[in-house]
Amino acid sequence: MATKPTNNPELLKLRDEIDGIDAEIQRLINARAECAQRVAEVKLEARKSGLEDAVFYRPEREAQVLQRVMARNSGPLDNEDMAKLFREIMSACLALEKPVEVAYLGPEGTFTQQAAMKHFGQWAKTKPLLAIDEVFREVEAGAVNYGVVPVENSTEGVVNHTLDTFLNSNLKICGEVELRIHQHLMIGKNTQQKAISRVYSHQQSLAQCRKWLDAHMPHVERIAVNSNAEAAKRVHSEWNAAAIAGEMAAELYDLDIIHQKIEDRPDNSTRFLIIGQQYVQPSGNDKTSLIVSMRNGPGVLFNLLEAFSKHSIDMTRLETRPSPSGSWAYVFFIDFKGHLEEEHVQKAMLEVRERAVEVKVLGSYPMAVL
Ligand SMILES: C=C(O[C@@H]1C=C(C(=O)O)C=C[C@H]1O)C(=O)O
Repeated sequence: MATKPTNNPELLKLRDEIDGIDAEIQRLINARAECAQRVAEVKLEARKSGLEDAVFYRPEREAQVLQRVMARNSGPLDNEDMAKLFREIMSACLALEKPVEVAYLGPEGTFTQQAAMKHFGQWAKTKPLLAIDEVFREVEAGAVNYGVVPVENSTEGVVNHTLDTFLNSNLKICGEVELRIHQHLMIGKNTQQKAISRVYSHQQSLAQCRKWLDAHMPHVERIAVNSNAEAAKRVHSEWNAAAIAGEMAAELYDLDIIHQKIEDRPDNSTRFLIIGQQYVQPSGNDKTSLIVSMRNGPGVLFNLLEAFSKHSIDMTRLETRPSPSGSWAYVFFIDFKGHLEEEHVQKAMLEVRERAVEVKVLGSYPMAVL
């Protein structure tokens, strides 16, 4: 149905007002972009005179910008939506300096791709790779600036492969991203719904939807594949199968979502790490990650934890993994709030180093803002 051009004077007046505001927003965004271009010149100048490296992407500065946007926001748009808009403005501004290149655990359409876009914005140049260690290698070789890998899920726990890869890598953690994970059941255009005899997904996603599958598809075979995107790709060409994956995969492979949000826990979320070669300055709201090896013996873990508690350090995660040295020895992956440049953190670190056999700092980085 064709709509008639409006002649409602109130509406026309409001649209005039919006046009004026849009022109002003556009002028201001370009003024901001010009500033970012000048920032790039200053950074390149500093590099020429040997003062510092020209690091274009500054995670701590971006985190501060987003935090300020949220703190001063008075609505009616909510804080998160407003910060998302600024995320994209910054991404476009940074691309004028130099587009950031990011490898992620692919293929295209995975939640990791979604996490990469959430963290770096739409202007980042992204490259899917098929294994976590390939993402590490690509960043180590300098072929891309950063990598994005999953590290833990609130329902299914830690991604061991990511933690283990850090044991033999010199890469730093430069940031973290948290993503609400919504799993959807999807089918292809030729799928006959009544004939569905198997459902494909990544093993973690199948586990996150276990109860829903038990209740709604108890007799359907569950087949674990390498990624959700791979599951979606298969379903695209099979008439008797469904996939569990995210929205991006459904869009990419042109599938129809027949049941939304089938994850068993409504707060299901995954944390991803940004890995790179960069030392990140304090943002004021940071986290630090370490790998600590201890000698086996009574009270060892207590001793380690006591060093943190003595300096009132808020530990956010402790994971135990078998040590690469074998023989039932373990290493601890520890995350805590604070930056290595803060005094109380330095004091605690001195004590941890005294008590541990080896301490490897994976980095201090801004806590996820969005
Ligand atoms: C403009 C800068 O460079 C980049 C772009 C930013 C922005 O658009 O606000 C912020 C940090 C950097 O990633 C800067 O370092 O201030």
